Amino acid sequence: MPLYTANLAAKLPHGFGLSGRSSSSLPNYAGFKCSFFFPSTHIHTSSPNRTYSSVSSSSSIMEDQKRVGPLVSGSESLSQELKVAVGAVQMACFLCQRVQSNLLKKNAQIQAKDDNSPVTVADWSVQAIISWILSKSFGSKNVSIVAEEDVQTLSKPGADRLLKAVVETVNECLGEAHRFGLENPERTLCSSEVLEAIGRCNSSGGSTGKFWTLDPVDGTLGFIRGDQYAIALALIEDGEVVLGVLGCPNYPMRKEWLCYHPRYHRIITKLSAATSDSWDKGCVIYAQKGSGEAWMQPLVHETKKLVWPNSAIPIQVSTIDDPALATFCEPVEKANSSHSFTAGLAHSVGLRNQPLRVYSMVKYAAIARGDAEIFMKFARAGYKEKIWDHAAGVVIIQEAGGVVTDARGRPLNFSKGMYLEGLDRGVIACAGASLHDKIIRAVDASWNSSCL
Ligand SMILES: Nc1ncnc2c1ncn2[C@@H]1O[C@H](COP(=O)(O)O)[C@@H](OP(=O)(O)O)[C@H]1O
Ligand SMILES: [Mg+2]
Repeated sequence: MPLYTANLAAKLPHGFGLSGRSSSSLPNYAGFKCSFFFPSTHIHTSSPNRTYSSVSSSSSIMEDQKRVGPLVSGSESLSQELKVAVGAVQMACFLCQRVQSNLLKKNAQIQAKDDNSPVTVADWSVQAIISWILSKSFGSKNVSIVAEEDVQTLSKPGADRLLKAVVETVNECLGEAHRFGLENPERTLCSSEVLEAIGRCNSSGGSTGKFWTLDPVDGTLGFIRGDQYAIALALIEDGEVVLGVLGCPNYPMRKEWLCYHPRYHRIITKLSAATSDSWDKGCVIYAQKGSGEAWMQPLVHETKKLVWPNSAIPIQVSTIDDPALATFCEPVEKANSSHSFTAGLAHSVGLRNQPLRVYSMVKYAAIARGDAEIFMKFARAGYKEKIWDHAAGVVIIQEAGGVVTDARGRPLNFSKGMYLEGLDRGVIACAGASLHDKIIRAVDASWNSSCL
């Protein structure tokens, strides 16, 4: 089985990198009580595109709940799901930051999966903690998860050290669950419980009922290079994505911090662990379908607690609709999307800015936040996109005011199992309908002459 090392991986070529408290308790699910806290103050912030209004320091819990967003849209149970999901993703970001800094410092080994893509302790550990939290919060009988990792590699003879590392990472992290509005387990989990939590995520999805979809570490290549990656969790109900949470541990809250060169990013990561002093390094973005709102909150760093709404601010897509002023995002890896085809499209619609090449679903986050206007992905013929690589990003962009379709302009179909079956040519996400229309027409005009 091929192995990557963090340092070797870091030497591979790069694209551009981005570079008086009140408490409220949720019902007790299967003996697991989830508590959330509502603070009485909010951050006042502004962005180049919009100014956020200030909120009185004595606002009531009701007002605080409004600021959280999802609670205003009606479904109490969905709000609980969103809060647990955000807490779980916050905790996963914390886990990934620890593992990433150890990877970069210790020249650690990284496994390769059967398709030769890399996977680390973080992938299995995140899948284990999120599966465990969802099951404990809502009852394992009620939770069905479609996720990227399986337990085979971890269960093989000879994988003892790897499994031990995963179990340790999971327990270290779950031991801090209370900081994320969740309860710690009563005792440490043993290997078989961790394997069970990972293995439970084997649902096949489909068109009816409710299931979660999880990419524990999306953009694993970005992760092992010390660059961008995301934790993506979405809830799908009767084929529709109803809730999405994207944890982006290396995507700062402040836009002016975006342009780290990947190499600089790696150095910073090596030098400084994430602390409360760098609270604005990394964010969690979330939205609930039909709310017309998408939200972003900073990561909860060491020693801090997730206190709702955790300085959440609303985000919106960019208002730019002139292609000459727009920026498009695409995968860093040419193997994952044709850079030459998107360059041709960009030229034909009058895009002038250099593409922003970013690993993972951070591209969806960038569109939702208004940091770029277009995301295009055209995989090679025969590649089947997985639902966990898109679901959370799609609902977040839509609620932030954007449009996401395949290249024929049709909605992505999350009701056919683990793949986005019937996807026509590629994925196109835009800040607005006018840019979207131009790109769709450009794809039609140039598709037959392309080599895709
Ligand atoms: N040949 C291929 N074509 C298109 N996408 C691919 C691919 N191989 C892997 N991917 C997907 O692209 C994701 C990374 O996205 P990006 O290229 O935008 O950074 C991978 O997620 P993982 O890193 O979770 O495996 C994987 O799901
Ligand atoms: Mg992925």
